[in-house]
Amino acid sequence: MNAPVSSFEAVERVGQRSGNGIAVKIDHVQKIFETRDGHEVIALEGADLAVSAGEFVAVVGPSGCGKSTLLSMIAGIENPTSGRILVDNHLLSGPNPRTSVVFQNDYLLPWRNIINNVLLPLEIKRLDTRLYRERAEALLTQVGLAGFGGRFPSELSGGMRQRVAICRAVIQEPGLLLMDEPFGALDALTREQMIMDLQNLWLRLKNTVVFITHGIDEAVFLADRVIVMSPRPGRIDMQLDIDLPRPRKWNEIHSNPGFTEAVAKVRGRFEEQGVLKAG
Ligand SMILES: Nc1ncnc2c1ncn2[C@@H]1O[C@H](COP(=O)(O)OP(=O)(O)OP(=O)(O)O)[C@@H](O)[C@H]1O
Repeated sequence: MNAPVSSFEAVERVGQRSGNGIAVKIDHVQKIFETRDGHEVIALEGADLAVSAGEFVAVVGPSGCGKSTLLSMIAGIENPTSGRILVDNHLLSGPNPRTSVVFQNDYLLPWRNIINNVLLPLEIKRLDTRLYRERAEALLTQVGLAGFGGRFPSELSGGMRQRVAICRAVIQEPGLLLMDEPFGALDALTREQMIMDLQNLWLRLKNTVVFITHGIDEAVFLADRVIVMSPRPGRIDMQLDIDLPRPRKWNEIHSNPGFTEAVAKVRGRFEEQGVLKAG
């Protein structure tokens, strides 16, 4: 259990578990930014990764190693400088309608009530939102926001607003959900509840998730596989299968030897990288 594995071994194993194909393929991707004063910043260098359909992958890495850049490229917002990204076997040339993104900021529209914020992506696609109201309300109920549909973002706490942003991202049941530190701005108690809510939502949706976080415990708790990146220029440095049974319980997981062993392995890798101090 929890042995470091190569990208393609890991995909094969998860594929065997789920019987699914590859949802995201990152093939020798490099990303170079040019700064305003004309310098080049190599954000990512030769990144290779494959994510199986229905797999929950968490990416951890030191600040500035290119995690958000990687996610933006999978979302089709940024283009790789070299290499290829395929989503559902199609080479990306822009944002994919089957992909949703959740950021650290909720980006709710303050003038729309909660239910109309959740329904926004459907309205943009000119779908009849009346047909989706029930689904939107069910989602809000699932994340503990039953009865809040008529409120406005300014009346909600940060954690509640982030729950709304997640409901908005999954209302169309996206094949691929990309999450960039969605709980980074939340207090510890809210974060804990959100982690559990996300797990429960995902167990129902079973879509592909790429989840970026600074929290090693959060990554190991949620993921089927944890990807550890190297300091910039970011590369995929280590991958760890997390074979813990689900549903996982936050208040019990910390005494599970498989969990503590996986957390220690990721921490150990950061110590070897010099990102964390040992002890
Ligand atoms: N638009 C841009 N122009 C120039 N440099 C950029 C741009 N976007 C990102 N970078 C640089 O690329 C590197 C990777 O940035 P990125 O935001 O992907 O890192 P990260 O791992 O998500 O960091 P953090 O964990 O701190 O959020 C950084 O050195 C950053 O300064």
